[in-house]
Amino acid sequence: MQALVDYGFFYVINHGIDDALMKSVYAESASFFQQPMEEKMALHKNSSHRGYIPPDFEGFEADAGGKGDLLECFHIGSGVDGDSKNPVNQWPPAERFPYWKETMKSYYQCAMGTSKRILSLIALSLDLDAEFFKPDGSETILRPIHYSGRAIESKHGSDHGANAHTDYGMLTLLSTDGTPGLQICRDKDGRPQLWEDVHHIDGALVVNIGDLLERWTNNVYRSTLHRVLMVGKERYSVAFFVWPSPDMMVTCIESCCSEANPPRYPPIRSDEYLEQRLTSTYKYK
Ligand SMILES: O=C(O)CCC(=O)C(=O)O
Ligand SMILES: [Fe+2]
Repeated sequence: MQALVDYGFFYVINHGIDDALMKSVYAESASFFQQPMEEKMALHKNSSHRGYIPPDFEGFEADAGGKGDLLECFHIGSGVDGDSKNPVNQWPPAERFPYWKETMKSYYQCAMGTSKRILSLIALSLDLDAEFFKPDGSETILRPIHYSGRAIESKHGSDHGANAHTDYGMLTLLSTDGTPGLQICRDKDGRPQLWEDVHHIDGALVVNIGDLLERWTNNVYRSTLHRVLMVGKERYSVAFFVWPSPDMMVTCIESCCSEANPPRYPPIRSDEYLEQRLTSTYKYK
């Protein structure tokens, strides 16, 4: 667990996600992103943040000037479509994408199982019950990503595939196609900022802590700044952002505070926290 204190990033092998499923997710993802822009924009992100997000859309780093990212991606949640308890997903037309929905749903389920196992180890490392972190489908998002590898004229002054950011939630599971570009910065306040490449390990997932878990652990486990450079090569990745249930109270974990090291943050409900972060990320237009 030292990696969580030092880096907030680690590799996981034997993660239980089948290689064939992984390949199908990449194949579906590529066939979606290869479409003309009008087709993709027909599924533009809705008010529940599900659907297609084009390159250079105002996103990460709103606090640092609102640069968009040059990546394009697609947000998929869980739940029965149209169920009022679960925001509504958007799906590419089944006539042209007969396997998309089934493939993405299988990956979502598998990645959720893997996340549960990793989170129970993290819970044990914090002297908590193994079931303490309850990853939940309400806010957890599967996000296939595509970096075109071509120069894109940015309206928002963006020069990176993904600008420097930390992930918001509890945990992120990341798979990439092996194309370089991902970098982390261990000390976000250090000047100059030092960026280290995250090397690809075939078949391994890259797992990182998000801001919610950093807050929960009173900054003991780190949510590390990372970015993706445009390396002039097309790149695909698949991120899975894991959240607890919306009504979960995020209150400093006992083993992470003491009289000498009091809680740095007041308790907050998970959904309130997410709302705050989304409001500062996407300017609703
Ligand atoms: O594509 C990648 O390698 C990283 C993407 C990422 O950091 C994110 O989606 O939050
Ligand atoms: Fe990220």
